[in-house]
Amino acid sequence: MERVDHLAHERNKSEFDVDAMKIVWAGSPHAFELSDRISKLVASDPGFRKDNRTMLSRKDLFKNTLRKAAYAWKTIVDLHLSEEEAAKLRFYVDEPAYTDLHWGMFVPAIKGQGTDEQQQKWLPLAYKMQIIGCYAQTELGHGSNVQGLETTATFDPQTDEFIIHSPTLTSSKWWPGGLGKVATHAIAYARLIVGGRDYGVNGFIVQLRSLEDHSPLPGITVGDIGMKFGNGAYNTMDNGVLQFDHVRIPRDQMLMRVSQVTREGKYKQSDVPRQLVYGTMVYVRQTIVADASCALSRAVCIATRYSAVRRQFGSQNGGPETQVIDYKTQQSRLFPLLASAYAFRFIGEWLKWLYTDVTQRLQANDFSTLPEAHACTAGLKSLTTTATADGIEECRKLCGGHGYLCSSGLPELFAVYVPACTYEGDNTVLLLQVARFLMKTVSQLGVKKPVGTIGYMTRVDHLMQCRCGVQRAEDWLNPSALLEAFEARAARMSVACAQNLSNFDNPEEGFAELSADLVEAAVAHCQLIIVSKFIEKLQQEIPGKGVKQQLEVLCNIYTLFLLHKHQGDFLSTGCITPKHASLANDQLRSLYSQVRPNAIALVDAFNYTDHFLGSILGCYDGNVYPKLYEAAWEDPLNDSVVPDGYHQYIRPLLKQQIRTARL
Ligand SMILES: CCCCCCCC/C=C\CCCCCCCCCCCC(=O)SCCNC(=O)CCNC(=O)[C@H](O)C(C)(C)COP(=O)(O)OP(=O)(O)OC[C@H]1O[C@@H](n2cnc3c(N)ncnc32)[C@H](O)[C@@H]1OP(=O)(O)O
Ligand SMILES: Cc1cc2nc3c(=O)[nH]c(=O)nc-3n(C[C@H](O)[C@H](O)[C@H](O)COP(=O)(O)OP(=O)(O)OC[C@H]3O[C@@H](n4cnc5c(N)ncnc54)[C@H](O)[C@@H]3O)c2cc1C
Repeated sequence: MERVDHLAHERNKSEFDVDAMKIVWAGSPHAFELSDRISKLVASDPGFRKDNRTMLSRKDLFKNTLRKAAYAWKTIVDLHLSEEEAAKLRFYVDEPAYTDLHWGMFVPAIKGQGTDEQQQKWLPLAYKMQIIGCYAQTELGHGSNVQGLETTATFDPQTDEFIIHSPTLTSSKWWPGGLGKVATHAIAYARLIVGGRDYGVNGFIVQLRSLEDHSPLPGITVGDIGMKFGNGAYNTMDNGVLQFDHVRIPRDQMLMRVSQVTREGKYKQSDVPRQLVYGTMVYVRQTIVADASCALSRAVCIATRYSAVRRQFGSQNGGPETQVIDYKTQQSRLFPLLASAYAFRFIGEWLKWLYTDVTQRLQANDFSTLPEAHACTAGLKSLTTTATADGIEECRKLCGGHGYLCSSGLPELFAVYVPACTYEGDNTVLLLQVARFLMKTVSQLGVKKPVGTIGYMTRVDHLMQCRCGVQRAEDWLNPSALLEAFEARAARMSVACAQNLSNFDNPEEGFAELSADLVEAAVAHCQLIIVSKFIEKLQQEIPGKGVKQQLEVLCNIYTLFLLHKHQGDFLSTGCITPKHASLANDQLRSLYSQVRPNAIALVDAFNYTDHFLGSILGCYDGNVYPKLYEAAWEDPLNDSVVPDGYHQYIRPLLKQQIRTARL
């Protein structure tokens, strides 16, 4: 049967080279080729089907995830996939699993915090999956407050071992993914106790389960913590609980890059900063920022395609009704999310660069950029995951009633995504870290020159009193005008917080009292980073007909949308006047009209297969209604015409004889 493209008329409208945009989105021709090849490989293999996920019981769902993870590994081995190809394959399989934590945290923790000898011993086993690891940091009683962890690792000089112990109920490890049912090993975080002295939290490699029959080793109590939010969704993951009862491990299983314990029981601190114990979190936060654009672009692709298919009202003389994408309200909700997906893509690329840079510096014993890397990863993780979770939910609403169906893909995407606002650092707690960094920067102005993402603070005197020069709506398209407004707002909010803090005798009390304002200042700073990196990206040469122009439109939409949304900040700090705000809004409306003909092509540039999107509303050909109709009949509830339970619960109701006059 010939495949009809119901969105062909939309694709014909586009004004730029979509293939060139696909390469910009992927990051390079190589990255595009890799993504394209692996996503098609996964989509064409029935072993990776995922359309029944929301209908399975937890046990069946979990077993199916185990099957897929094993099948993915077999595919990787059989096809001799490289590390890069294997990572892409896991991404396109698109099912949260214990492997995420094994490859995403266990391996990086050993690489980042293990000595050379420890890496040589453990990494080959992990790379071949002869051991499966998880990252066991959070406890029932403490997640954000890592210093408050209670698990202990006490050195026993008699036997040259550590004794790992959970002294209280609240010290039970709680949440680690992969721990519940699969992991054979954990990087467990525990308080290091040597000679009766507490040296703070450190990581230890602990075997949890037998490599022969998977039973927990003596002293280990381990299991799953139970069902989580949503059908299917993150329930493919075995988040676990773990208690240690005086479990002994050899001394050399303490990760010893940051600090060491000698055979004689002496504690030694290396010349690397203690904060490197938190290094795995910095790495993962950086990957979460890159993933935010993937999750948001998925939702936006679904909502954009469906908005072009869906028609409501406006029929003239019996002609077609209006495509809902043509309503200005729909555009003002959808297009900023489309622009955000691109903005997050580029900030993810930049953050990867920053992370690689700081890692190279650390290897050369240069620790100077670590505080900035921590602030950037923490703040951008917070900002992008909050916006993405909210954006996915907005996309569901943009799809009206059908968005609420699991077959739209949006409920599961939201349920899987929303814990990103909590894991790897609660988003508010992370913004407070950024705020601390900003307050330190302001307090050291004149003493220490701010560089990198806080470089704008060198011009604080100018930024405190500059006036916005915008006179016409088009003036808002000038990158310098946009940048200065965002820099002035961020600087003024930070300086105001610092001034308010100085009124407190006790700085910690002041910080707690002003924390809501400090979080807002941190948001302003992080938004400035995203805006400035998007603008910087556009200063590069970008090949392809019309590609750069489209990106300029998206950059302006992203920036002016933020300005509009946060105009309270911009007005109250005096960075702009109500007239400027009104002109910005006029310009935004005009940009929405420019993006409209290109909207479908801009989401096609994500190059997602229908398998990966997992959404009837977002399917490439836009043939939504027949697919929705067919899918309804495949629901297990429609297996029989008369439902189970009819004779027990419906028929007796219908046949009841009630002799009440009123009824
Ligand atoms: C179903 C199918 C659908 C599929 C759809 C798929 C769509 C999905 C798309 C994407 C999916 C993404 C995939 C990702 C997979 C991830 C899986 C989940 C993994 C989750 C794992 C975890 O959660 S692990 C646990 C993480 N825990 C935390 O993050 C704890 C948070 N707390 C902290 O980080 C810290 O303790 C703190 C920062 C809050 C500490 O505060 P405190 O005041 O106590 O500080 P300290 O005294 O400890 O330190 C002070 C000093 O150190 C500096 N500092 C703090 N942290 C760091 C750091 N990390 N690096 C460097 N420096 C640091 C701090 O700034 C202070 O510096 P000063 O100079 O002294 O001020
Ligand atoms: C799906 C999922 C997967 C996870 N996977 C893992 C894993 O693999 N390994 C692992 O170790 N952990 C894992 N975690 C745990 C996760 O890292 C923690 O839940 C997270 O760090 C938040 O900590 P918390 O739960 O203690 O939140 P809390 O700190 O208890 O937060 C509760 C509320 O208090 C607020 N709050 C807390 N402290 C402050 C403060 N100082 N100032 C202002 N407000 C504050 C927060 O903003 C929040 O609103 C996972 C969690 C989830 C949901």
